[in-house]
Amino acid sequence: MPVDLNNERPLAWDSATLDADTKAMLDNLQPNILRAHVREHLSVLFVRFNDVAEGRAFLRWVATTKMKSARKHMQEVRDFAAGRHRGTPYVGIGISKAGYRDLGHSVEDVREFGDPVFRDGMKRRVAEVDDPPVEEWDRAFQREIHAVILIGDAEAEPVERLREEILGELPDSARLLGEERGQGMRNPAGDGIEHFGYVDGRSQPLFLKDEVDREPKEHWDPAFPLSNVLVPDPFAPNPVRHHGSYLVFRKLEQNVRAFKEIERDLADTLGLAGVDRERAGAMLVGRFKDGTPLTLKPKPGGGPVANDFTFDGDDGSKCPFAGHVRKTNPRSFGREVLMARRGQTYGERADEPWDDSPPENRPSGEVGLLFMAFNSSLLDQFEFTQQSWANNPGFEVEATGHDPVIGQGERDIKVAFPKAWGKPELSGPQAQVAQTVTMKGGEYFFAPSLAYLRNL
Ligand code: HEM
Repeated sequence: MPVDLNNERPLAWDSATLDADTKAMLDNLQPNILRAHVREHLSVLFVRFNDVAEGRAFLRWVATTKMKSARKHMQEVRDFAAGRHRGTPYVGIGISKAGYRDLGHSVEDVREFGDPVFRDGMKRRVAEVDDPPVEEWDRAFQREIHAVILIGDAEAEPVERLREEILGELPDSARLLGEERGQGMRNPAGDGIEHFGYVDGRSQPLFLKDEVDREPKEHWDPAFPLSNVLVPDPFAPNPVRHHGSYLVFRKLEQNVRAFKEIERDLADTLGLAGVDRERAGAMLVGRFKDGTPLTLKPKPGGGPVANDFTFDGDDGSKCPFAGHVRKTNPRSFGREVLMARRGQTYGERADEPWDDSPPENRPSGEVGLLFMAFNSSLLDQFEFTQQSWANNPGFEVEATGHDPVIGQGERDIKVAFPKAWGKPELSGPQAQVAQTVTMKGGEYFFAPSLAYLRNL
C-alpha cells in the first residue's frame, strides 16, 4: 500500500504493524525532516560540481558512508532518552535545480518536480517575496549553488571531523562556494533562543505519534499529515516508497541594536513601565522573550513554554494581528501552509541576548538566523507565508501592518497598538517599526531520498 501522505493520524514509526511501504519510506528518508535533529553545532557547505560523474560519485559516497535514515535517527533519540548511548551526527543533502542539471538530469526531467518555485530557483523569485536584489547578497549566494551539505551535532568535535572528511573527498572538479556556521544559543531556562533574545523553535508541525503524545492539545492540534513536508522523490528508484522534501535556505541578518531601540521606543511611546515594558517587544513577536504567548498573558512567566493556544477571541487587543507568530501561523486556518522549521542562529557576540543591557551594547550586524524549513510546496508554504502573510499589511485585517520581524517591502501604512493588554483603547497612528532583518542570500533545494543518493 503506497504511503498515505494525507493520513491525519500521526505516524507511529515504531509500531510492529507498520506496513512495508512506510517502513521503506522511513529507511530512505533523510533525518531532520519529520523530527528535528540536534544541530547545536552546524556547518552548512555550499557546493558546485562541474563534472557529472565526479559529482554523482561524491554524493553517493556521502550518502553511503556518512548519512543515516530518518528511522535510524528516531531510534537513536529513543536510545538516548532511555539513558543509553548518544546519537550519531546529522548529515543532510539538498540539491538545487541547477544541481540536478549538473548531475546529468535533463530540462525535461527537472520538470518532474511539481514545485514551480523550485524549478525557478531563489534568484528568480526576488520580486515575488520583495527580497533585496541579488547583487546585494553575500557573494557565495550570488553564484550558482548546486548542493548544500548540512553537518550537525550536539558537540563541536564531530562536526569538525566530518567536515574535514567530507571536504577532503570533494573532487577537484567541484568547488566549495561558501560555508555558514550555525551555533545554538540558550537562555538561562535552557530554551533555544534567537538573536533578539526570544525563545524560538517551540511551535512546529509534529508528524510522529511519540512527539504528539507529549503535547497538551486542548486548543491547538500540533499533529500534521506527512503531506505538509513530504513529496514522492521523482528520481528515486521507487517514488511510492522514496520521498523527499523541499528545503528553503535563507541567511537572515539581524540588526539587534536597532530592534532593541525599537522595543525601548515603543515602550516609551505607550507609556509602559516596569515589567509591562516587556509587552512592547512581545507585540512585535507575539510571544514574550521567555516564549509566553501574548494572546494568553499580559506578562511573561509561568512555567514551560506554552503552545496549546489559538487567537480565537483575540481582536488584536492582546496579540496584534501583525505579531510575527500570529502572521506566520494564524492557527484558526492555514494549517496546510505550516512548514517544519529547522533553522539555526549564526554569529558570535559578547553580550547576553536575553538580559536587559541597553541597545548600545548590542550587535548591529554579522549575527542572525540561518533560516531553514522543509516544505512539500515552496510556493504554497514558504513563499506564501513570506509574500501573502508577512509582507502583506492588510492580511486578516486591513491596515494592521507588515510582520515587524520578517516583513519585506515598503512599510508605508501607519499602524496603532493597544495601550493596555486586552483593552480597546489604541495608541495614535504611528509609522510601522523599521525593518531589522535583512536577507543576505539563499537558495531552494530538494532533500532527496537516500535511495536516490545511494543509486547515483
Ligand atoms: C531572523 C528572522 C526570524 C526571527 C528572529 C524569528 C523569530 C521567531 C520567534 C521568536 C518565534 C516564536 C517561537 C515559536 O513559536 O516557535 C517564531 C516562530 C515562527 N516563525 Fe519566525 N523568525 C524569523 C524568521 C522566520 C521566517 C523567514 C519565517 C517564514 C517565512 C518564519 C516563520 C515562523 C513560524 C511559522 C513560526 C511559528 C508560529 C507558530 O506556529 O505559532 N520565521 N519565529
